[in-house]
Amino acid sequence: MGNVPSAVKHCLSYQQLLREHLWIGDSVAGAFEPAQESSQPSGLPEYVKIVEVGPRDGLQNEKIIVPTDIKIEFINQLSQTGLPVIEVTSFVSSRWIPQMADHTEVMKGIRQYPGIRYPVLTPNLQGFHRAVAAGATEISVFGAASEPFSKKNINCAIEESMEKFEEVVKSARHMNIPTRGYVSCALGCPYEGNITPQKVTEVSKRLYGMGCYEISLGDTIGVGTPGSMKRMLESVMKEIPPRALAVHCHDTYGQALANILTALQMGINVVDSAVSGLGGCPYAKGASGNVATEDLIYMLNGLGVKTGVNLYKVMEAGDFICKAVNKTTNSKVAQASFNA
Ligand SMILES: CC(C)(COP(=O)([O-])OP(=O)([O-])OC[C@H]1O[C@@H](n2cnc3c(N)ncnc32)[C@H](O)[C@@H]1OP(=O)([O-])[O-])[C@@H](O)C(=O)NCCC(=O)NCCSC(=O)C[C@@](C)(O)CC(=O)[O-]
Repeated sequence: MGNVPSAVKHCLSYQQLLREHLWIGDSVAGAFEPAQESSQPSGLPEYVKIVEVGPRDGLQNEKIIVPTDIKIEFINQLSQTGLPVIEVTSFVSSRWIPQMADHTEVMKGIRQYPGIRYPVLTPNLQGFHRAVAAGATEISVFGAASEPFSKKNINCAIEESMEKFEEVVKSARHMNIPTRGYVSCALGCPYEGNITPQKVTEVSKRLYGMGCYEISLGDTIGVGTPGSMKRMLESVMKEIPPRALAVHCHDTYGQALANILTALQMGINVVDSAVSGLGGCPYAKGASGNVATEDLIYMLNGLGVKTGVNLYKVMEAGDFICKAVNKTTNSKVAQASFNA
């Protein structure tokens, strides 16, 4: 188990307790380890790809600017958990997002492990060229289904953003660099309120059509419910196959896991999450963090859905970054384990 933090050790002994008291263990213990037999309820995918967005989405919203060496150590720890994708940073204006100003140093400083992908955010060609110069081999463009949000977040209308993204995707394709596309405000907007599934579909289709291999549908302010998630996905899935879709759920109203489960039942098998439930968009005031990676893994383990990710190691990385930024974890699983 290596250098296990004391809180996690506590959690391990709690696990022992659970094993000895099967009446508790039946309902709780199994989810710390992946279920052995394929007992998942029908309709769920066998495997879910987790896209860890903690180092980018998580740290972009922190009040303090996390030192570069801490970010590098955090990402290196995440690389040892089995996570297949770790979003590292964003090549945006440091005037807009000072927390990501060290993007080049972080990108160059991390150890890139074979088999793990390390995408970065790029809003325009300037960011794209800087990302490539820093060694990025996968990028994400980030649009929105809301005009006011697009204006506040990237200072341009949706149409203008699509033109910029097209240039980025085209340049990336020439260099064999895959591009992912985000659609923010897929279930609601901090400025506009309700967003129609048709608008989300329109923007997603545009990004998919220009060559984004995967579209991540973001509930940026965490207002969605399983009902609105279902209605939005039903619309988007008429244009884009579920294998090319991901969900990105913030947990402001405590609906994130329920929303993710709904998406999985509808055929989605890529989910974004952030260790310790870090995160939020600086242009979406009041929005809380992402769904915690620990809580997502716990749920998927309990459902018998494979992720290839080691929950204990993710908890160690979460413990590391929470101590570094001096905050309490938002992960219910980590809280329950640490307080056990
Ligand atoms: C998009 C811009 C740059 C437009 O910003 P702008 O001010 O409109 O850009 P501009 O083209 O007029 O240029 C102004 C200055 O920015 C510079 N600039 C221009 N582009 C870049 C770049 N790529 N990297 C570094 N610098 C750049 C450019 O060089 C110039 O510098 P100056 O001459 O004044 O010194 C700005 O609005 C920006 O940086 N926004 C950041 C938005 C952001 O990062 N938001 C958070 C991520 S999105 C999110 O969290 C949601 C998501 C993805 O997680 C999903 C969800 O939950 O919904």
